[in-house]
Amino acid sequence: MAKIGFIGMGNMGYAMLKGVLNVFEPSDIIFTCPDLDKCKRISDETGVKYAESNAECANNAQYIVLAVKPQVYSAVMKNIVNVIREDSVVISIAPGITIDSIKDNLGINTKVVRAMPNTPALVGEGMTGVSYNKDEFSFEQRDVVDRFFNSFGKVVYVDEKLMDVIVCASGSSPAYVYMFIEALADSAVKYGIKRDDAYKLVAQTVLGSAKMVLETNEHPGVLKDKVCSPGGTTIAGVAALEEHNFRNAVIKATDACYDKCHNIK
Ligand SMILES: NC(=O)c1ccc[n+]([C@@H]2O[C@H](COP(=O)([O-])OP(=O)(O)OC[C@H]3O[C@@H](n4cnc5c(N)ncnc54)[C@H](O)[C@@H]3O)[C@@H](O)[C@H]2O)c1
Ligand code: PRO
Repeated sequence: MAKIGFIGMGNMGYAMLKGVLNVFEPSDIIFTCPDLDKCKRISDETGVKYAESNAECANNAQYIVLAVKPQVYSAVMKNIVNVIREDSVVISIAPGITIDSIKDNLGINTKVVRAMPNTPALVGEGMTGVSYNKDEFSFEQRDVVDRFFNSFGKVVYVDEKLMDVIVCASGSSPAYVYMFIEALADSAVKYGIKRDDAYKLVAQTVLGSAKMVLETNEHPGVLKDKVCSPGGTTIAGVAALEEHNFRNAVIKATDACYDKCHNIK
């Protein structure tokens, strides 16, 4: 039996699959999605077998990853409820879907991990918030869950009540970072830099700045101050960002994202 079964093979399912393959053998994994041509393509590319239905996938895996949109959760849970076993572990990555609501559908004793990964998992630089009731899990199950998420990036374990904040901080925020990169690159193009060079300049700057925060342990404000020469170019740009409410715009984005976690239709 495969250890890990992915139900859904879209942006997030595929990103996780690529990471997981660094740690688990293709024979330890199975996946499915409704598009069987896509299943075949991904199977040919990765060597991972696919199942032709959600029930077949869940029946052939111990760790069942629900990588589908919240809107189809109810249907998918109906598909798999009869093949959930005592040793099954369900890993859910949807915003707004609680551990209790999954247990309500799949059985009160079902072991459920709630997680919020992000798409940089595709390049092994993901960030995932994970929550589950450790008392319900064996040592081996905890170890597999840990290896699973660590295979595509970094992990923080949080109380379930904070999962909506994780959606805002790292699940959705790559989109804002890409918007920032696109905007900064556009402005470089405006002043004559070639488009390809612009993305390289800006993306490497975002990568390097992120590494500075992670590796120097200095406060982001201190790192910012070290870029700002008195009377210089950077503080002029910082003042313009403040004038246009840059920080407040980001906080408002989080407010909208947080609200949406409680109102997904
Ligand atoms: N994309 C992200 O950045 C991201 C980050 C964290 C969490 N998530 C969550 O991950 C989940 C998947 O998101 P995504 O971006 O990969 O979506 P997606 O639309 O790219 O992929 C969804 C996959 O589910 C499949 N699917 C649809 N209906 C199905 C069904 N009835 N049974 C089985 N498979 C079905 C689709 O064919 C597709 O392969 C969502 O709950 C999303 O909120 C996404
Ligand atoms: N993408 C999913 C969404 O937009 C969840 C976090 C990232 O709903």
